[in-house]
Order: sequence, then C-alpha cells, then structure tokens
Amino acid sequence: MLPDKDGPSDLTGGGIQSNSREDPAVSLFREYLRLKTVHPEPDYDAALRFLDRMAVELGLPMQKVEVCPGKVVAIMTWEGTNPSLKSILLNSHTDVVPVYQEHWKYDAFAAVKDGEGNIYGRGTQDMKCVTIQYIEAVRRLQAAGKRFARTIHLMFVPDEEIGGHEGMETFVKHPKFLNLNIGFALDEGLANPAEAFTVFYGERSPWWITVHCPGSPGHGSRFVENTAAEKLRRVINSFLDFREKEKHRLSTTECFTLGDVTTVNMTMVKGGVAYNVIPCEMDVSFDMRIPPTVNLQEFEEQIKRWCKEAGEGITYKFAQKNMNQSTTSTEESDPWWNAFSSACKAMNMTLNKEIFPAATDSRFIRAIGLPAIGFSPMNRTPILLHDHNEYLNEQVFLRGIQVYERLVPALASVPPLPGEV
Ligand code: MET
Ligand SMILES: [Zn+2]
Ligand SMILES: [Zn+2]
Repeated sequence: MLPDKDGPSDLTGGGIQSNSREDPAVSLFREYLRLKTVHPEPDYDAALRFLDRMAVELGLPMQKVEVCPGKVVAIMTWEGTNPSLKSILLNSHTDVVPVYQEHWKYDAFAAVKDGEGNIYGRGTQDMKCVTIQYIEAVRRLQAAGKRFARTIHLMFVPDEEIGGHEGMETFVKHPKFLNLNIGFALDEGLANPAEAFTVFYGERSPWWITVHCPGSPGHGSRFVENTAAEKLRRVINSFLDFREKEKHRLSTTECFTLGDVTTVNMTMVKGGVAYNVIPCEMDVSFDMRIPPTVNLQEFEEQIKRWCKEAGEGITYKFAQKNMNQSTTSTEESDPWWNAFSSACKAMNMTLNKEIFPAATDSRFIRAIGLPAIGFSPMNRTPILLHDHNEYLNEQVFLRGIQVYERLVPALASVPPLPGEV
C-alpha cells in the first residue's frame, strides 16, 4: 500500500490522532470508515461503540432499540426548547455493501487519503460521510451555544443495504419510533458531478421478481416440445425488450433522469442438471425499479401478460414489491421544503430535484406519511456508491458540514405548524 501524505501512523485507526494539519472532523470520518460494517457480516458492535463515544462527546443521551435480534437502532437526541413541537430526524445507515478488493487502488477499509485530499473507502459516499457530517454539525452548533425550538434526533440504523426489513421497515412501526414525534426527516441522497446538488423527494419502487418456467424434460439430442428454455427465452425477451424501450425513452427525453423511467435488469438465472438432460424447470430473476408516476396495478397486469404469452404453467414470485408511491412536497408553500430550500439558496447552492433511482430507508418514512428528503451534500463528485474506488474529497466533506450547520437550524426553527402547540 502507498503511504498517504499524513504518514503511516494514520493507517492504524483507533484513537491515534493524525497529523495536526488534518481537520479533526476528517480524522473522525476516516476512523469511522475503518470500521468493517460491511455485509454479509457487518461489525455492528464496532459502530455502536463508536456512536456511544460520540454521544458522550456531544453530551447527548442515546437510546438503543433492538428492533430484531442483533439489529440495534441507535438514537441521539438533542432536545429543543419547545419539545412538544414535532422533531427533526437526521437519519443514516451504518452498514455498507461488499467490495471487490482486487479492483481497488487501496484497501477499501483503510481510509487512505491521496495527495489531492481524496479519501478512498467503502462508505465514503454511501453514507458514512453524512453520519459524521451530522455529528460534526451538531458539535459545532453546540459549541456556538445554539439551541433550537424543535428537538433533533440523530438516528443510526442497520441493514439498509439488504432491504431494511430488520432495520427501518420494522422500526417505523415500533412505539419508540412514534415517541420520537418526528415532523420531517433527512436521509441519504447521491453525489452530483457538477456544481449543483441533487435532492430527492421520492423514490422508484423496487420490485424483485423471479419467474418460474416449467417444461417438458427429455434427451438433449431431441426436438422436445414445450421446453422450459423456450418459455424462459420468451420471458427474457419481453422483459429485456421493455428494458430497451425504457432505455431509449431516457436517452431521447430531454430533462429525464434515471428516476423517471423503469429499469429492468436480469440479475440471476437458474436451472439445469446436465448437458444432455433437458431441464423440467428454469428460473429467471429481475431487478426492476419503477417510478412513482407508473400505475403499479397496470404494470403487474403487463407482467402477467408477458408470462401468459410465454407458455403454459409459468408463475412468478416477488422477493421485494414496494407498493407505496408517496412523495414529499417541494412546493414553496410547504414549511419544511421552504426551510430546506431557503437555507440552500442562502448558501448559493443550486438544487436539482429528482426521484431517487434506487431505494433508501426514506421509503419507509414516507410510507407512514412523514415527509423525507434524500440529500448527501456532495457536488463536484462522481457518483461512486457501490462502485470500486468509492471516494470523497476532504474539502467536499468539510463543506458538507457547513451545509448542515445552516440546514439543521433552519429545519429545527420552523415555526409551529397548524395543530402544533
Ligand atoms: C431494494 S432494498 C435497498 C437496497 C439498496 N439501497 C438498493 O437500492 O438496491
Ligand atoms: Zn445508502
Ligand atoms: Zn447503498
């Protein structure tokens, strides 16, 4: 491994303080990146120990709720001067996706910083940056002696990357979640390679489907009728022809982003036992992401037709089927959006409003009727989440703290809404 410019002591992690030229917030970020909260066996205990220490440093109480065995949600609370008002949620997940280490320039869990200040590591963009930015913004606001009317909760959840079933999806139904009395939530977004920042007011619905094709078996040397493979081919053709159409619609429609079309990707195929035995069944799986503007009932009818037209006995099963298409208001008259967008405007930030192309825990928050905005303050940054060599520049990271230093007060100072005391 190449030594980075702060010297080798920096790579040891733990409590060792790095070179004095580095901002302590950057050192803390790099320390958090070194925790291996990576699937399939995330070290959630390490994250919880880290967060415990942060809560002590910030002098904030932290509750831990074990929503499922071994799956703990941690919540730090900075009480407002009027705690009866609805609170602000700053949400982040602690888990990260696996890496193909052989394709990385550096150890994906060493948080190496290169000569340009780019910090490499799994989670630099998704979304350990945001976790530390929330913490650092709160630390600085406290140091400046600030207090706000509304209570602020910093929530740290497990399992987002594997669907959130034993994380946010379960926790939003828990009485302790309702006790938080949340009025508005911030969660993750995406980097933007240009000068603007992207904000997300809704998400596409993830549908994960496996289509099962039964067929007549027989010897591999014959023209057997009604084989599983023939049916599988028609199914694949229907799904992938639709994929082509949507891809074309995206490339030919001005101002469309990925969030505005349906993506379909064939991600798994299964079947067969030997070269010369025609199999009696074959399965194919697709990852589909459907924009909130699509009628989901009609979309499923179309899938049914594709299966029916492909031959007899074809069935399908969903592993993931999100039916909630709620979006969050971005009308100027909406008090939350107004506070958010005005604070950004005051910092001369340009915002691009989009539909999130993938899925985040925001979908569970919106599904219970709460407004949520997906936002990770990373401009001038290529979108590298889940990719090899994921990185974030330290200057962009530090600027993000300043962004939250303005956003959090604006949201926590939204005047009482109709119905609030
Ligand atoms: C659909 S579960 C969410 C897992 C991950 N965030 C994704 O969008 O793929
Ligand atoms: Zn994420
Ligand atoms: Zn992710």
